[in-house]
Amino acid sequence: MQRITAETDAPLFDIAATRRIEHVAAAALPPHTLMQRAGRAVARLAMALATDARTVWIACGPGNNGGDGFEAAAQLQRHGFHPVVTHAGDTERLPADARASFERARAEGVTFADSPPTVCDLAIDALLGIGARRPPGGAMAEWLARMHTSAAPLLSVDLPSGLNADTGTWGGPSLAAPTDRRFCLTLLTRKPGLFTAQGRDAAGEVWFDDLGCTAGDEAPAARLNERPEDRSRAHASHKGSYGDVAVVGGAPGMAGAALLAASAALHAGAGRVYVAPLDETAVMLDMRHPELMFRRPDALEMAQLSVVCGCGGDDAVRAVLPRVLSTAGALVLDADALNAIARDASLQTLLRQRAARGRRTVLTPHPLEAARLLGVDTTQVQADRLQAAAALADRFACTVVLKGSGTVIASPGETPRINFGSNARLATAGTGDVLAGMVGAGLAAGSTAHAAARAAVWRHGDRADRWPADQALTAGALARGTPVR
Ligand SMILES: NC(=O)C1=CN([C@@H]2O[C@H](COP(=O)(O)OP(=O)(O)OC[C@H]3O[C@@H](n4cnc5c(N)ncnc54)[C@H](OP(=O)(O)O)[C@@H]3O)[C@@H](O)[C@H]2O)[C@@H](O)CC1
Ligand SMILES: Nc1ncnc2c1ncn2[C@@H]1O[C@H](COP(=O)(O)OP(=O)(O)O)[C@@H](O)[C@H]1O
Ligand SMILES: [K+]
Repeated sequence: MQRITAETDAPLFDIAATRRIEHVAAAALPPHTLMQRAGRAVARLAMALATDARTVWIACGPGNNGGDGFEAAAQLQRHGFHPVVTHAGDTERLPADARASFERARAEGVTFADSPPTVCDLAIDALLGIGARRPPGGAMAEWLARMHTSAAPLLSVDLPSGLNADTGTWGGPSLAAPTDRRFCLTLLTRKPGLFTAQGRDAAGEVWFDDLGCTAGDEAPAARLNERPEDRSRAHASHKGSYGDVAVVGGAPGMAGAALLAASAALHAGAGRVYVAPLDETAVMLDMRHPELMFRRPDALEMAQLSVVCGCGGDDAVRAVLPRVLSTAGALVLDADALNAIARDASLQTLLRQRAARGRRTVLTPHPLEAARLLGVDTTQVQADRLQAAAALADRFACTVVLKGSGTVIASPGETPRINFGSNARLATAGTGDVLAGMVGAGLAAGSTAHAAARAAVWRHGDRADRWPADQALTAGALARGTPVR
């Protein structure tokens, strides 16, 4: 059994692949083996999470997820706990494995009740797993609401009932309560929906047990984004070895966005960083960052540069985009640059042509920017973040970083990544500009677009995760990588 953290490098399998893996594994084992292993794993984690627990409420559903719950109940009873099972479903219609586990729970003397115990020390959600086909209703919905708001810790079996294992969309009760009492033990495979969209909030801390099975040669739908390699520097290197970044942005009234991206690129190790403001009246100096060099956009030798374009670009960015798209050696497109491209087919053509010329490009849209580029609405993007990121990567033949909880990194021909580390303290203005600058530094150092995006997203999230709880996380401090001013 393994706890998932930002350090975990692991494949994620969707429901269809998980079914195939389960089928192959079950065929090679005596009947009921997998469910017994699943129940034992659930009971083991339950006992570890709530060592002093006595009463454990286990809500079981009509399918094999419920079967895991019955099996866990039998195990807990055997270990001297007091499990109380409520069952949403008809015991006569249980699938064979779940039926066998139901009988084992009964034989162990587990208490079955029509309604949940008034108090419990731990709740276990074994209502629905990968067979969920619609949002839970009736007693299931009532019990889920109770489990998610109760003071007792909640352990979800395989996935939180109501969560779509493929997409992370949530059909369960409000998730307003804090997540630090939520746990999930996912079985056989790790599912992408646990790590993006509402998945992180619904699941809380995620544990994984492979039930002694392997995934064989199934292709994963995605992988968790793992820690990038340390950037050691050869002694015999110089600033030219780490490349030049130019930030093109900062229209009137929005200078800060460009400076944030530039500061982030500088602190991420770029050799030289230029700022090209889209405001003719801009002051060509940043006293806090005297390392930055200021140029007019038309004075930049684009082909030699990793250009970060769009941060605070407003409408002014439209005018520079044809030249940026045609000539930038490597390119990060963010914010208003993405909005301008979404509105203009000729810019979209220039963007697509970059790949054919071997030019590296990364788009860093948040869900609304992604929706504009795809010509859909934000709800449709959020309904399947992996699919939306992959569709954009294919459409524009470049790397796409779809931001938000569980940031997705997709590139043509690569397995998409979902970033685990990071948290909602990043939900503050300017942190996206910081990310764009960090990606720019990676491109300048010579990384592929996919690798630069993955590394920057990981480090950006890691900074947020390590940020001291008593220090404000602002974009400016995030760019410098330290809360100390
Ligand atoms: N078999 C094995 O060896 C192993 C299985 N494993 C475990 O099995 C789980 C998958 O089991 P599963 O396929 O039976 O699906 P499951 O998630 O229990 O739900 C299906 C049932 O729910 C019903 N239903 C669906 N939506 C509903 C709703 N909203 N409200 C109410 N009912 C709803 C649906 O009915 P229907 O939609 O057909 O009306 C059907 O009756 C997996 O996640 C893992 O925990 C592991 O232990 C590994 C070994
Ligand atoms: N709830 C969240 N959990 C994790 N990361 C988040 C969350 N909210 C925002 N972020 C991250 O913060 C950054 C915000 O970027 P963006 O929306 O472009 O903001 P801005 O335009 O103000 O810079 C992105 O990297 C995004 O992934
Ligand atoms: K469940």
